[in-house]
Amino acid sequence: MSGVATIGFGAMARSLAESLGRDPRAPQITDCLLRPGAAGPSGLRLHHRAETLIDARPALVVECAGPAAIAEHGPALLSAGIDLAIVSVGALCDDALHARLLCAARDGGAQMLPVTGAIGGLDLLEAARLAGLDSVTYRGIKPPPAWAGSPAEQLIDLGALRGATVFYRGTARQAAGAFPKNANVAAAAALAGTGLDATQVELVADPEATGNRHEILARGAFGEMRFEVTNRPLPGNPRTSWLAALSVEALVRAHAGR
Ligand SMILES: NC(=O)C1=CN([C@@H]2O[C@H](COP(=O)(O)OP(=O)(O)OC[C@H]3O[C@@H](n4cnc5c(N)ncnc54)[C@H](OP(=O)(O)O)[C@@H]3O)[C@@H](O)[C@H]2O)C=CC1
Ligand SMILES: O=C([O-])CC(=O)C(=O)O
Repeated sequence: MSGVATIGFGAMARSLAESLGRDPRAPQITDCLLRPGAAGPSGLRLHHRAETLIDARPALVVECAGPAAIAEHGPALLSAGIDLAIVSVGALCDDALHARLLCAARDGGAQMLPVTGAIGGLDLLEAARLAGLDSVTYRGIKPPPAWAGSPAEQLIDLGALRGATVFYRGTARQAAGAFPKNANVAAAAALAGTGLDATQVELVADPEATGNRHEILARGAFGEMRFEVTNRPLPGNPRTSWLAALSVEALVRAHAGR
Protein backbone atom coordinates (compact mmCIF):
# COMPACT_ATOMS: atom_id res chain seq x y z
CA MET A 1 0.00 0.00 0.00
CA SER A 2 1.35 3.43 -0.86
CA GLY A 3 0.22 6.95 -1.55
CA VAL A 4 -2.67 8.96 -0.19
CA ALA A 5 -5.98 9.47 -1.97
CA THR A 6 -8.60 12.15 -1.53
CA ILE A 7 -12.32 11.94 -2.12
CA GLY A 8 -13.11 15.25 -3.81
CA PHE A 9 -10.63 17.83 -4.96
CA GLY A 10 -11.99 21.13 -3.69
CA ALA A 11 -10.32 23.82 -1.59
CA MET A 12 -9.20 21.54 1.23
CA ALA A 13 -7.81 18.72 -0.91
CA ARG A 14 -5.97 21.26 -3.10
CA SER A 15 -4.41 22.92 -0.07
CA LEU A 16 -3.40 19.51 1.34
CA ALA A 17 -1.87 18.35 -1.96
CA GLU A 18 0.07 21.62 -2.39
CA SER A 19 1.38 21.63 1.16
CA LEU A 20 2.50 17.97 1.09
CA GLY A 21 3.96 18.54 -2.39
CA ARG A 22 6.34 21.18 -0.99
CA ASP A 23 7.97 18.56 1.28
CA PRO A 24 9.65 15.69 -0.62
CA ARG A 25 9.85 13.62 2.59
CA ALA A 26 6.11 13.87 3.22
CA PRO A 27 3.53 11.34 2.00
CA GLN A 28 2.04 12.54 -1.30
CA ILE A 29 -1.45 12.64 -2.78
CA THR A 30 -1.43 10.15 -5.64
CA ASP A 31 -5.11 9.37 -6.30
CA CYS A 32 -8.39 11.20 -6.29
CA LEU A 33 -11.97 9.90 -6.31
CA LEU A 34 -14.28 12.32 -8.11
CA ARG A 35 -17.95 12.41 -8.99
CA PRO A 36 -18.80 10.48 -12.17
CA GLY A 37 -17.79 12.61 -15.15
CA ALA A 38 -16.03 15.28 -13.05
CA ALA A 39 -12.69 16.60 -14.29
CA GLY A 40 -9.74 16.53 -11.89
CA PRO A 41 -6.18 17.78 -11.52
CA SER A 42 -3.46 16.52 -13.84
CA GLY A 43 -0.68 14.50 -12.24
CA LEU A 44 -2.97 12.36 -10.08
CA ARG A 45 -4.65 9.05 -10.88
CA LEU A 46 -8.31 9.95 -11.19
CA HIS A 47 -11.10 7.57 -10.24
CA HIS A 48 -14.82 7.88 -10.70
CA ARG A 49 -15.77 4.69 -8.87
CA ALA A 50 -14.66 3.45 -5.44
CA GLU A 51 -13.76 0.06 -6.95
CA THR A 52 -10.86 1.38 -9.03
CA LEU A 53 -9.56 3.39 -6.07
CA ILE A 54 -9.67 0.23 -3.95
CA ASP A 55 -7.66 -1.58 -6.67
CA ALA A 56 -4.99 1.16 -6.42
CA ARG A 57 -4.55 0.25 -2.68
CA PRO A 58 -3.73 3.69 -1.23
CA ALA A 59 -2.34 3.62 2.31
CA LEU A 60 -4.97 6.18 3.36
CA VAL A 61 -8.03 7.83 1.82
CA VAL A 62 -8.95 11.31 3.02
CA GLU A 63 -12.56 12.35 2.51
CA CYS A 64 -12.66 16.04 1.59
CA ALA A 65 -16.05 16.07 -0.10
CA GLY A 66 -18.99 16.16 2.30
CA PRO A 67 -21.20 13.78 4.28
CA ALA A 68 -22.89 12.27 1.23
CA ALA A 69 -19.53 11.08 -0.10
CA ILE A 70 -18.85 9.24 3.17
CA ALA A 71 -22.18 7.43 2.95
CA GLU A 72 -21.46 6.61 -0.71
CA HIS A 73 -17.88 5.36 -0.42
CA GLY A 74 -16.90 4.97 3.25
CA PRO A 75 -18.25 1.46 3.95
CA ALA A 76 -16.74 -0.03 0.76
CA LEU A 77 -13.29 1.48 1.42
CA LEU A 78 -13.17 0.42 5.07
CA SER A 79 -14.42 -3.10 4.43
CA ALA A 80 -11.70 -3.41 1.75
CA GLY A 81 -9.15 -2.71 4.52
CA ILE A 82 -8.35 0.88 3.53
CA ASP A 83 -7.95 3.45 6.32
CA LEU A 84 -10.29 6.42 5.94
CA ALA A 85 -9.82 9.91 7.39
CA ILE A 86 -13.14 11.70 7.83
CA VAL A 87 -13.20 15.47 7.45
CA SER A 88 -16.98 15.82 7.23
CA VAL A 89 -17.39 14.67 10.84
CA GLY A 90 -21.03 15.77 10.81
CA ALA A 91 -21.76 12.64 8.77
CA LEU A 92 -21.34 10.68 12.00
CA CYS A 93 -24.57 12.28 13.29
CA ASP A 94 -26.37 9.69 11.19
CA ASP A 95 -26.35 6.85 13.72
CA ALA A 96 -27.08 4.18 11.10
CA LEU A 97 -24.21 5.37 8.90
CA HIS A 98 -21.87 5.63 11.90
CA ALA A 99 -22.68 2.03 12.84
CA ARG A 100 -22.17 0.85 9.24
CA LEU A 101 -18.75 2.57 9.12
CA LEU A 102 -17.65 1.04 12.44
CA CYS A 103 -18.82 -2.38 11.29
CA ALA A 104 -17.03 -2.04 7.93
CA ALA A 105 -13.82 -0.91 9.67
CA ARG A 106 -13.96 -3.90 12.02
CA ASP A 107 -14.66 -6.36 9.18
CA GLY A 108 -11.92 -4.90 6.98
CA GLY A 109 -9.38 -4.41 9.77
CA ALA A 110 -9.16 -0.73 8.78
CA GLN A 111 -9.14 2.48 10.78
CA MET A 112 -11.80 5.18 10.62
CA LEU A 113 -10.08 8.41 11.58
CA PRO A 114 -12.22 11.52 12.23
CA VAL A 115 -10.04 14.66 12.04
CA THR A 116 -10.04 17.38 14.69
CA GLY A 117 -10.53 19.90 11.88
CA ALA A 118 -10.81 23.61 12.51
CA ILE A 119 -11.13 23.28 16.29
CA GLY A 120 -9.09 22.06 19.26
CA GLY A 121 -9.54 21.11 22.89
CA LEU A 122 -11.13 17.77 22.00
CA ASP A 123 -8.52 15.82 23.96
CA LEU A 124 -9.49 17.81 27.05
CA LEU A 125 -13.21 17.07 26.54
CA GLU A 126 -12.51 13.36 26.09
CA ALA A 127 -10.54 13.28 29.33
CA ALA A 128 -13.00 15.46 31.25
CA ARG A 129 -16.02 13.35 30.32
CA LEU A 130 -14.49 10.41 32.20
CA ALA A 131 -15.38 12.22 35.44
CA GLY A 132 -18.71 13.55 34.07
CA LEU A 133 -19.51 16.62 31.98
CA ASP A 134 -22.52 18.78 32.96
CA SER A 135 -22.72 20.91 29.81
CA VAL A 136 -20.92 21.63 26.55
CA THR A 137 -21.82 24.59 24.35
CA TYR A 138 -20.28 25.30 20.96
CA ARG A 139 -20.49 28.70 19.21
CA GLY A 140 -19.44 29.20 15.60
CA ILE A 141 -18.92 32.83 14.58
CA LYS A 142 -18.07 33.76 11.00
CA PRO A 143 -18.23 36.91 8.86
CA PRO A 144 -21.43 37.07 6.76
CA PRO A 145 -19.71 36.09 3.44
CA ALA A 146 -18.56 32.84 5.07
CA TRP A 147 -22.23 31.89 5.60
CA ALA A 148 -23.17 32.62 1.97
CA GLY A 149 -24.50 29.54 0.20
CA SER A 150 -25.56 28.00 3.52
CA PRO A 151 -29.11 27.80 4.97
CA ALA A 152 -28.23 30.98 6.94
CA GLU A 153 -29.35 32.85 3.84
CA GLN A 154 -32.90 31.68 4.44
CA LEU A 155 -32.80 32.72 8.11
CA ILE A 156 -31.28 36.24 7.94
CA ASP A 157 -30.34 38.90 5.43
CA LEU A 158 -26.56 38.43 5.49
CA GLY A 159 -25.95 41.67 3.58
CA ALA A 160 -27.90 43.85 6.02
CA LEU A 161 -26.37 42.85 9.38
CA ARG A 162 -25.17 45.69 11.66
CA GLY A 163 -23.85 43.54 14.49
CA ALA A 164 -23.25 39.97 15.62
CA THR A 165 -26.48 37.99 15.07
CA VAL A 166 -27.26 34.51 16.39
CA PHE A 167 -29.28 32.97 13.57
CA TYR A 168 -29.40 29.34 14.71
CA ARG A 169 -29.71 27.47 17.99
CA GLY A 170 -30.06 23.72 18.29
CA THR A 171 -28.30 20.55 19.30
CA ALA A 172 -25.11 19.45 17.57
CA ARG A 173 -27.06 16.73 15.74
CA GLN A 174 -29.62 19.25 14.46
CA ALA A 175 -26.91 21.78 13.50
CA ALA A 176 -24.85 19.23 11.59
CA GLY A 177 -27.96 18.10 9.71
CA ALA A 178 -29.00 21.66 8.86
CA PHE A 179 -25.50 23.00 8.08
CA PRO A 180 -23.56 20.03 6.65
CA LYS A 181 -20.72 22.24 5.34
CA ASN A 182 -20.40 24.41 8.47
CA ALA A 183 -21.10 22.40 11.59
CA ASN A 184 -18.50 19.63 11.39
CA VAL A 185 -16.60 21.15 14.30
CA ALA A 186 -19.80 21.19 16.37
CA ALA A 187 -20.17 17.47 15.70
CA ALA A 188 -16.51 16.84 16.59
CA ALA A 189 -16.89 18.71 19.90
CA ALA A 190 -20.11 16.82 20.64
CA LEU A 191 -18.60 13.41 19.91
CA ALA A 192 -15.65 14.19 22.19
CA GLY A 193 -17.86 15.56 24.98
CA THR A 194 -21.52 15.14 25.95
CA GLY A 195 -22.75 13.63 22.69
CA LEU A 196 -24.72 14.90 19.73
CA ASP A 197 -28.04 15.45 21.49
CA ALA A 198 -26.76 17.06 24.69
CA THR A 199 -24.36 19.55 23.09
CA GLN A 200 -25.86 22.99 22.47
CA VAL A 201 -24.89 24.91 19.34
CA GLU A 202 -25.17 28.58 18.41
CA LEU A 203 -24.26 29.86 14.96
CA VAL A 204 -23.49 33.56 14.57
CA ALA A 205 -22.90 35.92 11.64
CA ASP A 206 -20.78 38.89 12.68
CA PRO A 207 -19.79 41.70 10.26
CA GLU A 208 -16.93 42.57 12.64
CA ALA A 209 -15.52 39.01 12.73
CA THR A 210 -11.95 38.87 11.46
CA GLY A 211 -11.98 35.11 10.77
CA ASN A 212 -13.88 31.89 11.43
CA ARG A 213 -14.13 31.71 15.23
CA HIS A 214 -14.99 28.56 17.16
CA GLU A 215 -15.70 28.57 20.89
CA ILE A 216 -16.36 25.74 23.34
CA LEU A 217 -17.59 26.24 26.88
CA ALA A 218 -17.65 23.09 29.01
CA ARG A 219 -18.45 22.49 32.66
CA GLY A 220 -18.17 19.31 34.65
CA ALA A 221 -16.62 17.53 37.61
CA PHE A 222 -13.16 18.47 36.29
CA GLY A 223 -13.89 22.22 36.48
CA GLU A 224 -14.56 24.62 33.60
CA MET A 225 -13.06 24.94 30.13
CA ARG A 226 -13.18 27.80 27.64
CA PHE A 227 -11.65 27.23 24.23
CA GLU A 228 -11.47 29.78 21.42
CA VAL A 229 -9.75 29.82 18.05
CA THR A 230 -9.97 32.43 15.30
CA ASN A 231 -9.10 30.81 12.01
CA ARG A 232 -7.97 32.29 8.74
CA PRO A 233 -10.02 30.89 5.83
CA LEU A 234 -8.61 28.83 2.99
CA PRO A 235 -8.07 31.01 -0.10
CA GLY A 236 -10.30 28.72 -2.19
CA ASN A 237 -13.27 28.55 0.18
CA PRO A 238 -14.15 31.23 2.80
CA ARG A 239 -16.42 28.71 4.59
CA THR A 240 -13.47 26.42 5.35
CA SER A 241 -10.71 27.32 7.80
CA TRP A 242 -7.07 26.79 6.90
CA LEU A 243 -6.59 24.96 10.19
CA ALA A 244 -9.02 22.26 9.01
CA ALA A 245 -6.70 21.51 6.07
CA LEU A 246 -3.67 21.64 8.39
CA SER A 247 -5.30 19.17 10.78
CA VAL A 248 -5.78 16.79 7.85
CA GLU A 249 -2.13 17.23 6.91
CA ALA A 250 -1.04 16.50 10.49
CA LEU A 251 -3.15 13.31 10.45
CA VAL A 252 -1.75 12.23 7.04
CA ARG A 253 1.83 12.76 8.26
CA ALA A 254 1.20 10.95 11.56
CA HIS A 255 -0.45 8.03 9.70
CA ALA A 256 2.67 7.68 7.54
CA GLY A 257 5.02 8.29 10.47
CA ARG A 258 6.45 11.35 8.70
N1 LIG B 1 -13.96 19.08 10.21
C1 LIG B 1 -13.81 20.37 9.87
O1 LIG B 1 -13.31 21.18 10.67
C2 LIG B 1 -14.25 20.84 8.54
C3 LIG B 1 -14.81 19.99 7.62
N2 LIG B 1 -15.20 20.43 6.39
C4 LIG B 1 -15.75 19.46 5.44
O2 LIG B 1 -14.84 19.31 4.40
C5 LIG B 1 -15.51 19.25 3.15
C6 LIG B 1 -14.59 19.76 2.05
O3 LIG B 1 -14.28 21.11 2.26
P1 LIG B 1 -13.79 22.03 1.04
O4 LIG B 1 -12.71 21.36 0.31
O5 LIG B 1 -13.55 23.38 1.60
O6 LIG B 1 -15.11 22.04 0.13
P2 LIG B 1 -15.22 22.36 -1.43
O7 LIG B 1 -16.66 22.63 -1.68
O8 LIG B 1 -14.21 23.37 -1.83
O9 LIG B 1 -14.80 20.98 -2.13
C7 LIG B 1 -15.54 19.80 -2.02
C8 LIG B 1 -15.25 18.97 -3.26
O10 LIG B 1 -15.76 17.66 -3.10
C9 LIG B 1 -16.45 17.29 -4.29
N3 LIG B 1 -17.49 16.30 -3.99
C10 LIG B 1 -18.66 16.49 -3.36
N4 LIG B 1 -19.32 15.31 -3.25
C11 LIG B 1 -18.56 14.38 -3.82
C12 LIG B 1 -18.70 12.97 -4.03
N5 LIG B 1 -19.79 12.33 -3.64
N6 LIG B 1 -17.70 12.30 -4.63
C13 LIG B 1 -16.58 12.96 -5.04
N7 LIG B 1 -16.39 14.30 -4.90
C14 LIG B 1 -17.37 14.99 -4.29
C15 LIG B 1 -17.02 18.58 -4.79
O11 LIG B 1 -17.36 18.49 -6.16
P3 LIG B 1 -18.55 19.40 -6.75
O12 LIG B 1 -17.98 20.78 -6.84
O13 LIG B 1 -18.83 18.74 -8.05
O14 LIG B 1 -19.68 19.31 -5.77
C16 LIG B 1 -15.88 19.55 -4.52
O15 LIG B 1 -14.90 19.54 -5.55
C17 LIG B 1 -16.77 20.08 3.37
O16 LIG B 1 -17.83 19.62 2.56
C18 LIG B 1 -17.08 19.90 4.82
O17 LIG B 1 -18.03 18.86 5.00
C19 LIG B 1 -15.02 21.74 6.02
C20 LIG B 1 -14.47 22.62 6.91
C21 LIG B 1 -14.04 22.25 8.23
O1 LIG C 1 -13.80 25.45 8.63
C1 LIG C 1 -14.42 25.79 9.63
O2 LIG C 1 -14.19 26.86 10.23
C2 LIG C 1 -15.45 24.91 10.25
C3 LIG C 1 -16.46 24.42 9.35
O3 LIG C 1 -16.75 24.96 8.31
C4 LIG C 1 -17.15 23.19 9.75
O4 LIG C 1 -17.14 22.84 10.92
O5 LIG C 1 -17.73 22.53 8.88
